[in-house]
Order: sequence, then structure tokens, then C-alpha cells
Amino acid sequence: MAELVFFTGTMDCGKSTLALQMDHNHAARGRTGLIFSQHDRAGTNMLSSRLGLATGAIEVADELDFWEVIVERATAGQHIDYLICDEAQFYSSSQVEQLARVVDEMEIDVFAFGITSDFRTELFPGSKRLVELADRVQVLQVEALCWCGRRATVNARVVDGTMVVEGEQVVVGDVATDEVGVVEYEVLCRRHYMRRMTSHAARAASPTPALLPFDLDVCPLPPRPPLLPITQSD
Ligand SMILES: Nc1ncnc2c1ncn2[C@@H]1O[C@H](COP(=O)(O)OP(=O)(O)O)[C@@H](O)[C@H]1O
Ligand SMILES: Cc1cn([C@H]2C[C@H](O)[C@@H](COP(=O)(O)O)O2)c(=O)[nH]c1=O
Repeated sequence: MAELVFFTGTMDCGKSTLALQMDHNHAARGRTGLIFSQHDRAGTNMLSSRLGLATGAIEVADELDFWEVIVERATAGQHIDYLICDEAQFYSSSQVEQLARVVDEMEIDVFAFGITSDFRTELFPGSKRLVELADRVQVLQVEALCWCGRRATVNARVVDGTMVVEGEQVVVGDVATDEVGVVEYEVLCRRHYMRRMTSHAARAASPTPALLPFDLDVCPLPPRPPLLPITQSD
């Protein structure tokens, strides 16, 4: 039975890499898929991973209707087994509903990949609908880490070096624009997100951030090196 699966996590936890791997594995077994993405950092009509792999993709424009795309292809005689849908957080609620319909009425697997929440820790519309409708929500196993070593669970936005909590929901990372300055993202644990403590801020506050008094519980001192075996000298 076909499934709608939402693979999610923070930025930089390997979602696009997994999307490419899943496409590879399914295609290797003779299944036919279509790849979709939106606002990929490599440009339009692309799905790219930070590991260097990339492939062509259908850009999910605001007006794209997944149901119509699939019906059109099927009418033209194309058989489709699965869809890979990257950056799915950016899709609209209606587009996610179209994906669910494709699964239920056309028996096509849909594998969607995206971050759960934005730089304010609020759900993206596409992710919200996917959490509501998916048959399975799978959190990626590779954990992105905060600078303190804890598991990162939130995506912080840094504009011109300073963490911000207000602004447009969608700003593609690592690009310079006249309106908002240089926008970067950093994954953080919740504690350091709440304290607005990015790695840059932590370094500025103390050259050894792990020794900040309020971080001693979170960032224990590095483990001691193992004791050397005692060797007897003659
Ligand atoms: N030089 C590298 N060597 C090994 N792994 C890397 C390297 N650069 C990035 N990665 C891995 O790639 C992951 C990011 O992959 P990507 O699929 O682009 O993430 P996402 O789509 O979730 O943002 C990182 O979490 C890291 O595990
Ligand atoms: C937190 C957050 C992220 N974005 C953008 C930044 C990136 O272009 C994508 C996430 O891509 P990744 O492959 O998971 O790294 O989302 C945004 O527009 N708004 C945000 O709040």
C-alpha cells in the first residue's frame, strides 16, 4: 500500500542526502519516480545535498498542483511509482493535501523531506500539514549538534552576525540581499536558542564558551585522557 512519509529534522541533518539516496535505491529496483523541490540553495529545478550530490528537479511553484501534474503524466502514458519532495516545509497546505490524494487514489508513494520549524520555532505550513496527514513522520537519525555538543533541535537565523527572531518566514540561506543583509542559519539546542547564544556570541562572551558559569551543567569539561598503563622500569 502506498504511503505518505515525512522525513524531518533540523537544517543540516542530511534530509536532501537521504532524498537522493531514496531516489537512487528505488530507481535501482526499476521503479520510476519524479523529483520535486523548492528554493534549493543550488538554484531552481535542483535538489542538492551539502555532500556534493545534486540532481534535476521539478520546481514547486506556488500554483503547482501535484494532482494535475500526475494526472497529466499518467494520461500521457507515464507510469509513476513514487515522488521525492524536498524542501516540503515551503509547500502550501493544499499542495500537501494534493500529495495525500496522490497516495490514496493513485497508489503512488510520496517521500517528503523538510525542516519542521522556522527560525522563530514555529511550524512551516507545509510541515504542519505533513505532520497532520502523513502515514509516518520519521525524524532523521543523524543528529545535528549545537556548538555546546547537545543535540540541536532548532534552527536559528543570523543576520549580519546577529541572531534574529523577527522577519520573513522564508529566506533561503547563505545569500546576500540588499533588503535583509547576509542571512545565515545555525542549528542550536533549545537552551542556547532561548539565550540567543550562537557560537559567535558564545565565543565573544568567553574565549572558552564551555567554561561560562551558566553552561557548566550543559557543557561539562572535556573528559580526561585515559590513564596510561604503568610500565615497570628495570
Ligand atoms: N565534508 C563533509 N563530510 C562528511 N559529511 C558531511 C560533510 N559536509 C556535510 N556533511 C553531512 O551532510 C549533512 C548535511 O546534508 P544535507 O543533505 O545537505 O542536509 P539537509 O538537507 O538536512 O540540510 C551534514 O549533517 C553532515 O552529516
Ligand atoms: C529556519 C529557516 C530556514 N529557511 C530556509 C533556509 C534553507 O534554504 C531551507 C532549509 O534547507 P535545508 O536543506 O534543510 O538546510 O529553509 C527559511 O526560509 N526560514 C527559516 O526560518
